[in-house]
Amino acid sequence: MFRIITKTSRLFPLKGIPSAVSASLKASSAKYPIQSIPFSCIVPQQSYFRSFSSSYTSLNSQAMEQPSTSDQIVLFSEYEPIPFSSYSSVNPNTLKAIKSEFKFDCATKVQNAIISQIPSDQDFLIKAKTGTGKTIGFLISAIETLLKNKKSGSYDKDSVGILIVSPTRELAKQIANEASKLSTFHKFGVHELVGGESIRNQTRSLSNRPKDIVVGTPGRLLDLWDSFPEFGRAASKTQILVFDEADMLLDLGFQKEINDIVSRCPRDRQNFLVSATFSSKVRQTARKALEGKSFKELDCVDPNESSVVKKIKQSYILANWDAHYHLISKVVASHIAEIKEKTGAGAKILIFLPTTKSVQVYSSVLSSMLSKSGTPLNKPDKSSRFRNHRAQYKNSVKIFSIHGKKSQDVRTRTSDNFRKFDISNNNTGILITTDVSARGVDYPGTSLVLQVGVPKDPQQYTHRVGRTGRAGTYGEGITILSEFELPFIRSLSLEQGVELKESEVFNSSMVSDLVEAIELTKKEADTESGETKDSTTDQSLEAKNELIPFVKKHSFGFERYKNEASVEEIEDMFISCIGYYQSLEGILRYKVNDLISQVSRSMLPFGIDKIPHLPLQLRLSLGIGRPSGNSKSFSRNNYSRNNSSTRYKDDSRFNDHRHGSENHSSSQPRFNGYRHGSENHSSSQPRFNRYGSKNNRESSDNYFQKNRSSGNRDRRNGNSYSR
Ligand SMILES: Nc1ncnc2c1ncn2[C@@H]1O[C@H](COP(=O)(O)OP(=O)(O)OP(=O)(O)O)[C@@H](O)[C@H]1O
Repeated sequence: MFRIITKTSRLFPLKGIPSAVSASLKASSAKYPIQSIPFSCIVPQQSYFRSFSSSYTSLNSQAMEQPSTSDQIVLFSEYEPIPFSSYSSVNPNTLKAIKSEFKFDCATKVQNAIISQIPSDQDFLIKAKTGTGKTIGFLISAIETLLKNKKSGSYDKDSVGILIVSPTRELAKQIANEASKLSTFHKFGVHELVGGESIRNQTRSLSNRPKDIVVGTPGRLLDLWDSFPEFGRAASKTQILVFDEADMLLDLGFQKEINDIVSRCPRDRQNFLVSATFSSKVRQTARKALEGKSFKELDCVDPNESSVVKKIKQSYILANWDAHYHLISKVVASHIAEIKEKTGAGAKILIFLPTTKSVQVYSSVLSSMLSKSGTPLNKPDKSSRFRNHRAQYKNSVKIFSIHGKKSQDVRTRTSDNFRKFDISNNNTGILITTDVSARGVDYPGTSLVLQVGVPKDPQQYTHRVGRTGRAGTYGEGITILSEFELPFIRSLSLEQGVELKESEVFNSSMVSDLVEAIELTKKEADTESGETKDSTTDQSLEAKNELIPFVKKHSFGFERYKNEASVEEIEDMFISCIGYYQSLEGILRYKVNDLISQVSRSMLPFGIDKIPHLPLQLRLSLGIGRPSGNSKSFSRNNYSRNNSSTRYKDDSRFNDHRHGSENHSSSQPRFNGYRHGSENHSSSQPRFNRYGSKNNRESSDNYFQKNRSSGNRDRRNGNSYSR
């Protein structure tokens, strides 16, 4: 195994430069005189740094703790104070593009590790922390091989030079964009072959321009391989094959497609496998998938560290689902205030949710809530003199959302708009998304990643949280958990080395104050619309619970959405989330009762106090059915797992999930009954929503079935029916 680590036996602080940085400088001073190192190499480059100048001293501090051993080269941070211009092995046209198009002066640690291997036609497995510049790293190296092959005549113009496979469309587009910029002076043809876009445009482009660099998602690449012979022939002669986010590609979801692509490429190609996370299982699969070839491993992550950069402050908040909307508003508001104080600018925030349905509901709710919070959210400031000018959007919050059910056109536009979103006028952009945005996607300036519910596995946590703290900038990661999700923290520690602690600010006492404030506000609203005004909601309470004004301010927006939302929407969200958590049973080891009890709380704020009918397939996966015995009336606690499949032969339903008020513990829903028994909710009988109207939704089973069958190869970009 190959490992690059920098030597740090003694540190000699240089005057005026933070000690960690000076140590870093010292380490490379033998090779590169200090005078020749631009200051921009010492601190993170580009605009990311502008807003966070106060934080740069901590940039390299983590390296100080590294032990030194004589046979290792120790690196101090994710940044190497080595100017790109000093790499004689990199083609001048590439260096020119790095300078003029990217405006980078110095390599990051992983880039230095990769460039140090040039020239090489070996296969590489590259592992480095999130947001540390792996993309440009592998592109520089692959371009060198391509140029070498061109020179030696082993590359004919009808071949594909570099074929880059990405698990998601957004990432493929981003890589294609970086590849185009990097090849500005090489005049390479760069193609982007992703699903959801016009095949005709893609084939036209392939016919008209050289196929030096092709970036695509597995499904579309294979479709074109089969349906467009010109591309099929060229791709079969691929010189360099790259799997970005290789662990995700090699994970079950894309196994077949990857094997297919590998088997169609020539054996004597160069391979790159790139990711921030690689499990041993994925390493094995990689070897198998790539015909037993051996890889040179460039592992830039210290085995004692996680793949999350240390600068990202991470914590969790324990809260029930019915508190989510106000809690998220509060977290967002606090973060905006903190960033404003630190930088004078607005913030960029990413919120991850488990499923498409939850993204749809949460983005509508939060849009409505935040837009009523006193700031002209998503709306121009009418008092502005510059009504049609950008300045009118000062202090606003704009909500974006992306999920797999949106058309590719909309996804691309949203992604571009969020990337370019200008925070300099104190505006804040919030992207609410499923895992389609979890891997590789770069939204510079994102300062908070908020995960609502745990991700599908500990690796995914690393990738999600890695959307912040990129290129050396400040970042914070907060995960909102409910009690049944707590076991995830242990898995995260064991598998990713991330020790997640409860948030100091949003601790249990703050969350219970918030819950109390929500209840009091609701009570007050009820009494105002009803008979007598309740004396319990007077000003003395506001003095005791300072969150009441905050909750009141945001509740109006919530109520506004609630009045528009359909019961179907909310119930579908619940069902989709249960489907999501079903697949996490191995990690969370929850009791089905606890899962359903907790997730059903997501419907409470909307006044829905009955558990909707769960699709048969989902119930089978959860292992629940009619308890033994002839009783037709079950308590909620009878959601026991069945070991015997025969129990389902009569298609037993959840007959009655009655949950009497006497049973209410704090972890249980407040409402009285999940009365959802055969008397009301058999599939053949009408169901009634909270408005008392008939619920005409198609049966849940059909609903799930339909959505499942609509999946295709490319939709598996982390966004099948539920994501
Ligand atoms: N040498 C450099 N100097 C400054 N910024 C850089 C440098 N190289 C890359 N960057 C910037 O760092 C950010 C992260 O880069 P990139 O997306 O390649 O990270 P990554 O390691 O692939 O992350 P992930 O694991 O999330 O995919 C990008 O905004 C990129 O432009």
